[in-house]
Amino acid sequence: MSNKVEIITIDGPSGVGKGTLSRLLAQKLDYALLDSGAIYRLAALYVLDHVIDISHEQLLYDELSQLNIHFAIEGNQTKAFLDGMDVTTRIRQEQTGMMASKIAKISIVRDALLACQQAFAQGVKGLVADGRDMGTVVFPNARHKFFLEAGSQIRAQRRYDELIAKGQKADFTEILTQLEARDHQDRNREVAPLRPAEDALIIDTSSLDIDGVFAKVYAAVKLRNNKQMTVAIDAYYQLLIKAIDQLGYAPEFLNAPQKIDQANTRLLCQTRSLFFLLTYAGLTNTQAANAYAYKLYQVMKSQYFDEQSKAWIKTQSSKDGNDLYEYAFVLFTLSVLYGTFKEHVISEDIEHVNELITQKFIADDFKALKDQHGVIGQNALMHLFEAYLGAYRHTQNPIFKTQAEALYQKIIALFFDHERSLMREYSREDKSALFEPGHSFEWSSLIVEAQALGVDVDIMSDHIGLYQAATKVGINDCGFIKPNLSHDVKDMQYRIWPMLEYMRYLAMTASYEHLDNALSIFSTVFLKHDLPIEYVDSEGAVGFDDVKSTTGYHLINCWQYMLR
Ligand SMILES: Nc1ncnc2c1ncn2[C@@H]1O[C@H](COP(=O)(O)OP(=O)(O)O)[C@@H](O)[C@H]1O
Ligand SMILES: Nc1ccn([C@@H]2O[C@H](COP(=O)(O)OP(=O)(O)O)[C@@H](O)[C@H]2O)c(=O)n1
Repeated sequence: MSNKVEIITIDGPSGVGKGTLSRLLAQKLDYALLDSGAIYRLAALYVLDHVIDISHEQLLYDELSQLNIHFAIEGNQTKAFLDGMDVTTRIRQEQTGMMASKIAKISIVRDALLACQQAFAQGVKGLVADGRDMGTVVFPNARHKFFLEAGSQIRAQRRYDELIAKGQKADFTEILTQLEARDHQDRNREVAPLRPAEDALIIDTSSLDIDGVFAKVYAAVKLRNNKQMTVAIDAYYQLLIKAIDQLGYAPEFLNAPQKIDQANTRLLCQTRSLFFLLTYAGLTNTQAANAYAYKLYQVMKSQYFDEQSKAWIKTQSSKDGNDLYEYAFVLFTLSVLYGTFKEHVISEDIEHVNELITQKFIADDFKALKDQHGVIGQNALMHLFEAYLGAYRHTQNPIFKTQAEALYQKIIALFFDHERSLMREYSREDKSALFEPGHSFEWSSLIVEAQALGVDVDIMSDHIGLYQAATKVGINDCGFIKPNLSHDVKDMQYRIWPMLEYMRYLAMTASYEHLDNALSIFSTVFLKHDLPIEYVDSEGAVGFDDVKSTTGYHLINCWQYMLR
């Protein structure tokens, strides 16, 4: 994971708080600051002062690419200079802002000012870049990208208050009209329009004060720089590819690859490792990880698909082809694989496994999943729901949305305990191990994800209620997630995955305070020699320090949301 100049981009519309936040961050981190708006404003002032015909593109380019500007910090103010003249006040006038927005539409102007902006990242340890296209165009490889949002009324009010506080005259309606006009111009222009970068964290500042926005962004930056998690994931990756090189498949235990032979190694190890590799490749730009993923895809097909029975088998020794949990992960992983490789053959595999799932499990209303008392377990269905969401996300095929919505209705009817606001493990109350808090956290994340995809999860759209209920009963005094709510606390073994699922939800919902706590417990207790270990006892002593290849799925899934 790279450690070049650390660039933080802050984009968003006028008056949203970019400048304020950028200054605070640059101060706190002792980074350089780029106020790109000021550069556009200086260019605009130059155009206004020299009465340049902005329709004359070559002239504009020649003049603006040689703009003589500099900034100087005086007290707590940054002064802007054009041709040696202090123009700090003049560039802030609204007519300069409007001209800035006008010339900012012209592609050649943006080209002329690009090098000047990028130069701010030279010779510094870090840079906070404030603007409209910092994350999308000027610094597309920036490590941290943020996009601030707030309604135009709120932003106009902030500007109004600012002017009044300075003792200046202000007309709210006029400010609002100008701000909305500039918004429209910035969002709808053809070149570098104002929009969030795909990998930007979008923060709605409407109901946050300056401290609140700063706390959120600063926590996100700190999180992404969390060395322990980064090191653990890199170490895990190295161990996984070493095992694949050695054996040709992903074994059950990465630190003891020979412990279980190939015939008894689960398909699940292949699918989950494949997901780990693809996600790792996406987050770190490691092409080799994609190549390993593709290799595992071929292993899966040649060794875990039985041509005769047309079934995905759980292990080669058992030949069990009726495990929905395994099927769900095949569908899920193939979808992510399709997202990376976009190959027709993968989409055919997706269609095929989806068809198999429908025939084998859904057509007879999950009869294959019922035990002798007619009881169904929740876990496999949750992962099928997750797989449908993944398939919908990566293939955009609406059939997966429809399937996800139908399955969701079914799951809620079978497993959701309305009184306790928790997900039950079994479709009937009288089974032991009624609740596993880890699954309720996993569900909370899936609901957030479904909502983001526009999948209708109306019946229990309250992921917060579910999360809160699980938090209340599911975490012990040391901050570990209880494996279930039915056993004596003394005998409990605390697994790593519920902790990762808990942290994933906290990351998804930007609950950084809780996440900070959980992450420090996690790093102290569940990482040993930089690797994730399986479980600890109630005192936090290591119970089982093997490194499982199935854990990589939870690990990287959690980490990818921490990076968002
Ligand atoms: N979260 C916030 N809550 C309330 N006021 C804010 C917030 N962020 C910024 N402000 C105020 O709003 C005004 C505009 O902020 P500024 O940083 O100049 O926005 P931008 O650079 O995005 O145009 C300033 O007066 C600033 O103090
Ligand atoms: N990176 C940037 C920064 C500003 N601009 C333009 O320059 C204008 C003034 O930018 P600014 O950041 O000073 O504006 P405010 O948000 O402070 O009002 C914006 O309205 C944009 O049209 C841009 O196009 N790209």
